[in-house]
Amino acid sequence: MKRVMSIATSDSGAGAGIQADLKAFLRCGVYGTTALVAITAQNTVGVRSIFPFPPRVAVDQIEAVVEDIGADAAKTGMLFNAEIISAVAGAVRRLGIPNLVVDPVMVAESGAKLLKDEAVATYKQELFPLAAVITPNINEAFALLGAEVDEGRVREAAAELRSFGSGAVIITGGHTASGADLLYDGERFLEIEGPTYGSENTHGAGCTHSAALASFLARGLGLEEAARRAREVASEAVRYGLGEIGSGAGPVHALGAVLERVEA
Ligand SMILES: Nc1ncnc2c1ncn2[C@@H]1O[C@H](COP(=O)(O)OP(=O)(O)OP(=O)(O)O)[C@@H](O)[C@H]1O
Ligand SMILES: Cc1ncc(CO)c(N)n1
Repeated sequence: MKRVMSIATSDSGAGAGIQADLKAFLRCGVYGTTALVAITAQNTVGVRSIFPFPPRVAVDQIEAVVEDIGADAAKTGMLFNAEIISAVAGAVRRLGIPNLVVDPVMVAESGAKLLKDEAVATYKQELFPLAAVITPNINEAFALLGAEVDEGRVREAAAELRSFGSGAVIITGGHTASGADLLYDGERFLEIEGPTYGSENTHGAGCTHSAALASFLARGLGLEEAARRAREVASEAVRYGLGEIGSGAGPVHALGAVLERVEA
């Protein structure tokens, strides 16, 4: 069984973050491990508080897991501050973790800020160069570039983001008119299309997507096929999103379709 690590933050409501990643790993048939860098007190309505751990806590977990269990891929989620990003980058580089997917989480579905402003530069300088692929949504893509969101310039944004050194860029389409994810690998632009569901229950869609992408890369798929499969897993999780859980945007349900088949 392939092993994939989530380096990310806890969401107490379990819709996003580390908890979403573990569900996505299970859905994608890989063994998921975790390095927790911070804790949020969070539900479907909002984020009450954020408690980051000292960077060494993240590094210790990454080392402990890699030295014994190993990692065929990893994804990063909410890393919160520059010190944590830098420490994670150091550990990933030192340990030679392959197939790194960086999801540069900045803002929660509920609007809460999940990244300190000064940490953007550290992402670009230290973590993006180690990534096989980075997966900002459209708002994060333009925020990383210090620009206003402009759907007409999404290809330019992808190309500019790739210049920081990642192998590829996927700008996810959950908040765009087309709903397609845009993949740029340095040679060509590819629109990853699929159904768009009217569901409000999208809390954790981005986490599910990046965790699925890392899983499919670990399983040996090429980037294009992994990106297609990751969109399928994320959009299926939105389709089965759990409106009855909490009073805000409900959590996605990565195992919804699978359980329906089992129960049938
Ligand atoms: N309504 C939807 N229908 C189908 N697929 C969706 C929908 N919303 C998001 N997705 C898919 O889910 C994945 C994550 O996209 P999105 O742009 O929403 O990420 P995000 O904003 O980082 O997510 P989050 O809500 O966790 O912050 C993408 O593959 C996207 O195409
Ligand atoms: C812990 C955590 N990670 C990521 C997101 C982005 O959805 C969130 N809301 N919470």
